[in-house]
This record gives sequence, structure tokens and C-alpha cells, in this order.
Amino acid sequence: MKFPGRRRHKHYFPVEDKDPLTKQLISANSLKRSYIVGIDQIVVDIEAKVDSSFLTKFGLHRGMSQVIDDETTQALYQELQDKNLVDYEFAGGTIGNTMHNYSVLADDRSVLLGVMSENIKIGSYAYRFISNTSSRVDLGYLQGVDGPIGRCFTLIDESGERTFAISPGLMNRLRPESIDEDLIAGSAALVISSYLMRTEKEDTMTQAAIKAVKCANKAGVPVVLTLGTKFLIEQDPVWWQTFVAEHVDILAMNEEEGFAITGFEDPLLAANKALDWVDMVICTAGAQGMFLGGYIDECWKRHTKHALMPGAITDFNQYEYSRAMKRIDCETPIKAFTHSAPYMGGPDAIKNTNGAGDGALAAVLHDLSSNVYHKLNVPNSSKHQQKALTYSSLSQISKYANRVSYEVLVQHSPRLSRGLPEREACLDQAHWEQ
Ligand SMILES: Nc1ncnc2c1ncn2[C@@H]1O[C@H](COP(=O)(O)OP(=O)(O)OP(=O)(O)O)[C@@H](O)[C@H]1O
Ligand SMILES: O=c1[nH]cnc2c1ncn2[C@@H]1O[C@H](CO)[C@@H](O)[C@H]1O
Repeated sequence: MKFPGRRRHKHYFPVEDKDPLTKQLISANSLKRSYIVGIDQIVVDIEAKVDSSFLTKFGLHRGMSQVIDDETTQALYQELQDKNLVDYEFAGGTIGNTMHNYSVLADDRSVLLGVMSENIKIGSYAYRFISNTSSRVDLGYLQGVDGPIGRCFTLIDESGERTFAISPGLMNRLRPESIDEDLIAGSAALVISSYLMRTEKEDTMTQAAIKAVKCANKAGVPVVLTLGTKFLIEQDPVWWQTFVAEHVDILAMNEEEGFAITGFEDPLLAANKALDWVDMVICTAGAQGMFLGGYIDECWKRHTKHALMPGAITDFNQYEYSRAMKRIDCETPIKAFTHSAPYMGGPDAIKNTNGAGDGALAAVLHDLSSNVYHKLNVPNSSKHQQKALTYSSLSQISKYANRVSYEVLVQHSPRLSRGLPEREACLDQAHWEQ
């Protein structure tokens, strides 16, 4: 496990300490590992630049992620080929991306659950998915299917807006019996998306996902839900509110999805509302950066050293230096929030915003899993006197998440090709010496 945030920290994992005593106590071989599990509809992204008439021709709603039938798929793909519009084909899937990015950032294991074609031809979509996924993502639990994985046509129009058209193949055929309960019970988090609930009669993905969620709930493993697309939530916000309140511990959304589920347009107020249902919430807001909210116990609250921020909730960032806790672990729970503007004000040139939110979530998961890892291996550390959900403060996590989003914005793919630099060139030496 590579640790998130600043490297020279008193709690930074002591494995690398030169002290012979610590070395003796914790040899790298005896370390217990932490991992996270994600479930996804396994898809390859086929990205193409199109104009809005293309979307109209195929009956696609701009900005939405929608499922298309085989006939539309064939016609659409043919037109993309004929006009030579395909820019690139790469492994995708909102949770697939998140697991990949987590494993790249943490340099550690994540497990991806879903389906995979049993017979894989070199160059096929299944082959491409596997070869574009980090070797740290454990694909050993994928369930075989006799047919193709899904394809996600990622259509970018003149305005830069992206529209997803999903040709599902057999991506929704994950069966409940393929969910390994011990694997989930032993994980640091179970990560799912709202897309898993969009299935047809013959599909088993929703039942499989619900089984995994119930198993995580029973084992006390945090369930992390990312909302995927606002249109899905708008169809039945009350169902989603109830599902989130009953089964989800951490909610990730962008401001549009936040509005769809909470009714609040302001991302801070949407995050505030979501905390009535969950322990922690991430609300990304494009060029506005991101808001992160959570609970802390009165006795563990830490005041910020940053300026207090105005907003719909006065001084909302006053306790942003605190580590997030489960509400149930707080005697006197207080809601705490933080906001980070885009790293360095955002890149000069954005290559592609696709997956910027997935990247932010991967960073939050990295922090969460680091806490579990540290606790597994150094349970007596003073750090764990506080029963916290995260390794770092809300403020540090949100800066880290924004930093990762930036990295996604300056590259083409939603999947990171490498981890973050050990030291940021823009920060002076003194930052690392404290
Ligand atoms: N136009 C922009 N300028 C600067 N930073 C941006 C911009 N758009 C996105 N970001 C950065 O990326 C993060 C996530 O962006 P956004 O809210 O667009 O995610 P999202 O809609 O969930 O993305 P996706 O669903 O594609 O993963 C923001 O918190 C911010 O740090
Ligand atoms: O229905 C879906 N299921 C799973 N993943 C999806 C779906 N629609 C879009 N994406 C995925 O979202 C990522 C960006 O966040 C894209 O890489 C795309 O593959």
C-alpha cells in the first residue's frame, strides 16, 4: 500500500522506518493486506466525435447514458466506421475505471466483479478490457459468459458534452451465486453504481448487486454508491433515497445527480441533505471543484487553519481538519464539510472530462482503505484511538481527490496510466520537511 497525501507524517506507515525495532516487529511479509471490491457492467468505451445530428439520427438523448438495441448498435457502429469517427477504444465502466485508478494510486489490490467472455480472441473487446486494466486489479473473480461483454459508445459532440450509448452484450448476466460472501466481508469497501439497477427481465445483475450489498451491510463493510447519471435517479428519486438510506454508507455524485436525489441545486446543500442518509458524501461540481462532507464526534473535532468559507451553510469548513467518522460511532455527531477548488485552477487545456469524477472517488477510496490497512497492521497506533472512517482529514482527502481529477482531465482516457508524483514540483521543499 502506497499511502495517500503528504509522505512525511508522524503516522505515515512505519514499515519504511530505519528503526531496527519497528523493522523486527513488522516485516513486510507479515503485513496484512486490505483491498476493495467493485461490481460493474464490464464494458469497453468506444469514443467518437460526432455532431448533434448524429445523436438525433439514432434517437439518443444528449448527455444521457442510455441502452440501445442490437439493430441501433449495428447501424451506429457502421456509421462510425464508414466515416472514420472512432478516436479510441479502451476499457471503461464507471466502477471498472474506479478500481483501476484505485489500484494505480494505492499500488495495491482491488477486486472487480462482473462478467467476462469465456472465449477471448486476441484483439476482441474482452481482450482489450483485460489488457487495458492494471495488473493490480484482481480479475480472478469475474464470472464467465458465453458471449460478448458490453460496449459503451462515448459520443462527444461539438459542445464537448458526452452522450453514452450502451450496447449491453451479456454485461448484466452476473449471477448472485457468483458473489463470494467471504471476499466481500473481508474487504475495506464495496463499490457499486446506480447503473447496476438498470437491467432487463432476463438479467441477474441487479440481484447479484443487492446480494453483495446486503452481505457488506451485514459484515459492517462500507457500501459506496456512485450515482452515474442524473436521468436514472430522476426516474424515481424516492426509491433511490430509500435505497441509499437503508444500504449505503458513502455516496458519490456530481451536482446534477445531487440535485436529482436531494432536490437541492447547491452542491453544498445537496451534500448536507445526503448526510441525513449516509456517513460521508462526495459531491463534485465540475469547474467549481468538489465538496466533501462527513460526521465527526464533538470530542475529535479539529478546527481548520484555512479561512472560514462563506456559503449556504455559514463557516461550513470550520472542522475540515477532522477525520470522518461513521455517525453511529459519534456520541455527539457534528456535520463537517470541506471544499476544494480545482487543482492549480484546473488545467490550461482539458483533454477530456470523462471519468474526472471516477478519479476523485478512487482517491477517496484509497484514503479509506489506507485507514483499514494501517489499523490491521498497527492496531495500537494512537491514530486508532479515534474510530475514524478515513486515514486523513476531510480537507486533505478533498485536495487529493481534486489532484487526481486534474490528472484525468489532462489525459485522454478516464483511466490513469501512472500514479501521482511522489512530490509535487509546484510545492517548495519546506512543505515536505514539516
Ligand atoms: N471545467 C473544469 N475545470 C476545472 N476542473 C474541472 C473541470 N471539470 C471537472 N473538473 C475537476 O474534476 C472534478 C470532477 O468533475 P465532474 O464534477 O465533472 O465529475 P463527474 O461529472 O462526476 O465526471 P464523470 O461522471 O465523467 O466521472 C471536479 O471536482 C474538478 O476538480
Ligand atoms: O450503463 C453504464 N454502465 C457502466 N458504466 C457506464 C455506463 N454508462 C457509462 N458508463 C461509464 O462511465 C464512465 C465515465 O464515468 C465511462 O468510462 C463509461 O464506460
